[in-house]
Amino acid sequence: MTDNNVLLSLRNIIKRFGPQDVLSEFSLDIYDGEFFTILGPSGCGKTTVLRLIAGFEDADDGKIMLDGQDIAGISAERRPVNTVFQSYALFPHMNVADNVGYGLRMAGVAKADIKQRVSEALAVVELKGFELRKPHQLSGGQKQRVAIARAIVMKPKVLLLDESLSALDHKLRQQMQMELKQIQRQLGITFVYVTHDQEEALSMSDRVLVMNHGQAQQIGSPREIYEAPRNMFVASFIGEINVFDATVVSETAELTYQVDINGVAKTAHAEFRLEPGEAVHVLLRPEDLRIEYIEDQPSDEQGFLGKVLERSYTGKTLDSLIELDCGKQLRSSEFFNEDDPSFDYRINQRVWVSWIDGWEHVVKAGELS
Ligand SMILES: Nc1ncnc2c1ncn2[C@@H]1O[C@H](COP(=O)(O)OP(=O)(O)OP(=O)(O)O)[C@@H](O)[C@H]1O
Repeated sequence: MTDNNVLLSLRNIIKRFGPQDVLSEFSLDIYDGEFFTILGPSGCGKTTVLRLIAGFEDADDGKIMLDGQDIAGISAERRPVNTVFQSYALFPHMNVADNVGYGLRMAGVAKADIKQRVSEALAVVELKGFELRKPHQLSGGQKQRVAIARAIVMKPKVLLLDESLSALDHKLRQQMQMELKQIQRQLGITFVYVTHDQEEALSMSDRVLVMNHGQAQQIGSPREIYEAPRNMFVASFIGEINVFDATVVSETAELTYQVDINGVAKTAHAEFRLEPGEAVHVLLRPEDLRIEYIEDQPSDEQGFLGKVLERSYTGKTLDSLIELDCGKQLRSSEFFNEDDPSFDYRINQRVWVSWIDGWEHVVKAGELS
């Protein structure tokens, strides 16, 4: 990513479909050269944002600026923006080279230049030698690469990708995620990627926008989104999370509070001021819980006794469903170490659950979106 120059700016966008306000006062800045992902559940408005940028839809109000220029009056085909669709949308009767060169031919580029640029684009997506194949002679992953080559050959300022990998199987998808990221770095083009897959968003992006009901919930690096979700929607949409309902007892240091979780006193660090008596959620990722295989509560620690209800081995981790004695269920994920004598696989094994101070994340209760 280059320094933070805003390339694309959406300002107070309003978009209605009939009576439905899909986007209301929606604003967003995307930086030059970044891999930006729009993540959210089905129907939240992700594709609408992409289609507005592409010029396939017009906003009812608001402005879209590209490189400082208002692009409202510029038609889709004249915007320096290309889209890679989930369906690939290749021309079935044209070979790979003709598919990739189509946009250049339409733009009246000279034949020799087309040949050269098609060849360069196919090299980027590692499809040299496939020029004469027809789409039906390609695998899903290869079709996807042709679709990407066809977009990057136009040298757009922004490449829009709409769920572009979702038709691929899991393994190929992971491989293409890596490749997309490499292509983006190599070309330095700004990518705006739309997905409802949180793993994909975290693994590829420089920054992620989490959306719900047409509203931005949080924008940040994958790490910020995962480790410091701003509200309960982001916390629960991104990965698994354990939620403890807690009440603030007192402030023990600057923005550090003693909270009460079901009669257990814990320390919680917040990024905002809290008042005694206030209700909060204390959030812990499954991998941040500390699980000890003991029968009794250690005298020097505040935590929770419980038992293991379910186990699943993922190859990397041993994941457990734990039921605390108070009835609350938690998910934990431990790196697997067969040699650890305290490690116990048994269902119903008694456990002591705690966490290291500071690994928790606090959000205000009631902030569901
Ligand atoms: N052309 C249209 N006419 C009427 N309603 C539409 C139209 N396009 C989208 N919508 C509605 O706007 C809302 C947002 O749709 P959008 O396609 O942007 O969501 P999305 O987040 O991309 O969803 P998905 O992940 O399912 O593709 C949805 O409620 C959808 O039904």
